[in-house]
Amino acid sequence: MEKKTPLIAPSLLAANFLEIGKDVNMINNSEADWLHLDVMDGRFVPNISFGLPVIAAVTKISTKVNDVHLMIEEPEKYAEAFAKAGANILTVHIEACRHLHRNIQQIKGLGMKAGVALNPHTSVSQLENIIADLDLVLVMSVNPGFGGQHFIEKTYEKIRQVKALINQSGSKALIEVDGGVTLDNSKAVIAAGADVLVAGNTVFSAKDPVEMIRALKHNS
Ligand SMILES: O=C(CO)[C@@H](O)[C@H](O)COP(=O)(O)O
Ligand SMILES: [Fe+2]
Repeated sequence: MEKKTPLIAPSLLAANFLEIGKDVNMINNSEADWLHLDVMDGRFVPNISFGLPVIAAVTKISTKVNDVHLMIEEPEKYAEAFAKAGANILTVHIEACRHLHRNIQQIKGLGMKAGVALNPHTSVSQLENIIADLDLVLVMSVNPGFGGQHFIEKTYEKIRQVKALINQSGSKALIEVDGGVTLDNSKAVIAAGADVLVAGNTVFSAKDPVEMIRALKHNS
């Protein structure tokens, strides 16, 4: 089978927040492609992470693509502020958007790539009328809100469904898989159709995070 090299997006949520600059530099000096930044508002998800000032500081030193995953209600209120804070990709949750098409146009109009995230219970068919406009589909493989959870097995089928929709619509969207990705399941996630792997705990709890990023990238 053809070897596919995925893009790797370490999630800063699992970093040591007392030494956040050190961890960003570790990612800068690794084979990671994107830096995944999880924003939680305590409303859309039952947790609060970090917000605009932290992202503005981190993107000043990040040399990777800054991939911001918004787990917030009313993302349209903050899209411009995230663009100014240095987001290169802005992903909103379909479950949080009443006017998704408008939200996507807004993100692109601000000069960012636009992504849509699906919670585990959300069906892929909901993307049918928006897929052609997307740069990224983020498939949640855990319920959003926390790092360190177990990968939901049904996600493999969901990735295949998203891939089929992309192929049939002629969309150029990439598929990013987020939650519980490990060295053990990453091969199967890629084989199902993922282009980008988010990894939080797998990277930051590794003895050698740089080596773990390399291993995830070349494991397919
Ligand atoms: O969006 C989220 C969680 O809601 C993720 O990006 C996690 O931060 C991934 O962490 P791990 O599951 O890889 O530890
Ligand atoms: Fe995320």
